[in-house]
Amino acid sequence: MSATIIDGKAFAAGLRARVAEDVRGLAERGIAPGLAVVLVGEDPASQVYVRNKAAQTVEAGMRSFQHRLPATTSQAELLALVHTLNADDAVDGILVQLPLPAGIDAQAIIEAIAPEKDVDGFHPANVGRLATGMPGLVPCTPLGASMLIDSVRPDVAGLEAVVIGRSNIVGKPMAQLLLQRSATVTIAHSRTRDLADVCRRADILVAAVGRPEMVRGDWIKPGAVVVDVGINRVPNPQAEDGKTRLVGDVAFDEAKEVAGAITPVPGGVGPMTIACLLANTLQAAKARRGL
Ligand SMILES: Nc1nc2c(c(=O)[nH]1)N[C@@H](CN(C=O)c1ccc(C(=O)N[C@@H](CCC(=O)O)C(=O)O)cc1)CN2
Repeated sequence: MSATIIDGKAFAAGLRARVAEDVRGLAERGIAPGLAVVLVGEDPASQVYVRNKAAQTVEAGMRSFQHRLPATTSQAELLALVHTLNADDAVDGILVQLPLPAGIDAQAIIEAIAPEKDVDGFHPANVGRLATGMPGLVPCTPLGASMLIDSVRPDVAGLEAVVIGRSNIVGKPMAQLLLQRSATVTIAHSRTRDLADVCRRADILVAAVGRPEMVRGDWIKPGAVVVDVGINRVPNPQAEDGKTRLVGDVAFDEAKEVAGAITPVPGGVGPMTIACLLANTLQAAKARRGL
């Protein structure tokens, strides 16, 4: 039997519409949430993401502030910009696009962002809030992934969840979100022994490793919810012009024959990242005003 395909693109559109509606309500009270996005360097994928973030911010009725800096920007210059944005009352959310060029310590930049404006949810204060179950800003990709899981399996209490990947951006916060919902959570990674066997016991399987199609169909428990966070560009043998295609960390065609529900790539978790960024910016704007 073929799995339910979870339509992240449609879900993200719905979330953006709900954010826009809330933003209209704030506008009536003279409030315009603002999001500042900082891009350092010319990474082609990052340029696309930043452009999409700005466009969707404006579409939702919020103010967008873009800062594009050359790859030669020093850490001190970037820190100075972050401090300026922290102090700018028109800015409710600050996001520094990752990855940063070599030579800039990303963690130092993240820690410089005021926690109440940290719409990426990467600041240690927000990481701690998530870990301790306090309200705070939650990283966008795992937040979006958890909404997609909720849409097909609203109650995960007592279920086995396996998260492959232990990054601060996806794997660890994803595990926290599942734990908060009382799933039994395993974080697997490159040193995990018998990874396929570990995955086979998962009712909820989240793949966030960055290795194209690593998770095979026979790693999946029949009926499991499979969430693919990977975005990998691979050569497209069908294209004559050397163009690439996007694949996830899961071998989709095999997995969809076994899973109960699965997110595709593209069109699954990816679009949720920016929709959740808008939701976080709205949340930050309200919280800063005590609303
Ligand atoms: N500061 C941050 N940097 C990065 C983050 C982040 O959350 N905060 N995440 C990623 C990139 N990212 C947003 O920044 C992002 C990735 C993917 C998508 C998306 O919509 N993907 C589409 C496919 C797009 C394509 O064709 O390339 C999909 O999966 O359908 C949006 C945002 C790293 N950096």
